Amino acid sequence: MVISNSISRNPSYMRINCAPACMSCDELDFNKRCPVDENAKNAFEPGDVNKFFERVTTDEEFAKYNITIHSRPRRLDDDESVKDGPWLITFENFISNQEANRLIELGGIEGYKRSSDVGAIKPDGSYTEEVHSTRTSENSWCMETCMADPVAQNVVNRIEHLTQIPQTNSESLQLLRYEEGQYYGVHHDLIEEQTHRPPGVRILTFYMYLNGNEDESELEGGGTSFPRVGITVTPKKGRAALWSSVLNEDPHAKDPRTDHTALPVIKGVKYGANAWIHQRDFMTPNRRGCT
Ligand SMILES: O=C(O)CCC(=O)C(=O)O
Ligand SMILES: [Fe+2]
Repeated sequence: MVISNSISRNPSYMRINCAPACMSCDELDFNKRCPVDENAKNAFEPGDVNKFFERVTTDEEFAKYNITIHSRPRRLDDDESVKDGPWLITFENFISNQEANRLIELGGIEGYKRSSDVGAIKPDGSYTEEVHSTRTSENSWCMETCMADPVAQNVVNRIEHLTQIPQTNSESLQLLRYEEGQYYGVHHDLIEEQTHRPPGVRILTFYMYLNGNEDESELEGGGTSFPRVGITVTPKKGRAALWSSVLNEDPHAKDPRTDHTALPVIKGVKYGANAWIHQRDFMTPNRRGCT
């Protein structure tokens, strides 16, 4: 099984890799460079995962997204037929067709490259990027130029408004492209090494489908399947899936039930976008190679 997927490209490459020349050798020691602020606020404290999903799924404002609850924890007053599970919900028309098309275009402008996974930890605390046969898609990151686009900005603002978690807790949008036969094997989005790093772990995945099985792209296959939950979300343009990577009782710890896989594309090309949301600010420490 793959450890987890790659994290946002690290803009501090020069500071770390050219440390002797730049006279910034202190920068090489991860613990000196990247202290964890013990007073920084966590997005989720114990009990907050459930509170978060209860709010999102009952807020009148979000009824326009026709939210489907595919899985949730069992409540005391539930009847026998309700299965206990992690939170996994979907939204319809979270992004418009025009926005989806523009995000696909922005991925092309940034440049799609073969996806990699987080590998070994290097002495400076950064990770090697490893290409695995378990992840054959391509992706690009929506960095500065892409984020200056009003469409990318609006989408990120909308996610922030819905989650009420600052957008600085999120990695740059990752734009994905899968050709026929491409897939991403069973994995989990949480990266355990990040538990004691400044941004903390990924707590939520907000995954957006930029095309789907029912539109002009004639995509077949490419669903996102959660084998432990027994649910497959089918790609539909504008649809978004949201799940928790952490436990309600301990939101720094992995909830293994949200393992998932991107099933192979049978026909056409699949496009999607990931927003990975962390416990604390991600953007600032990422600029210093501290994520
Ligand atoms: O493409 C998908 O359906 C899911 C992708 C995914 O799980 C990931 O990129 O971490
Ligand atoms: Fe994933």
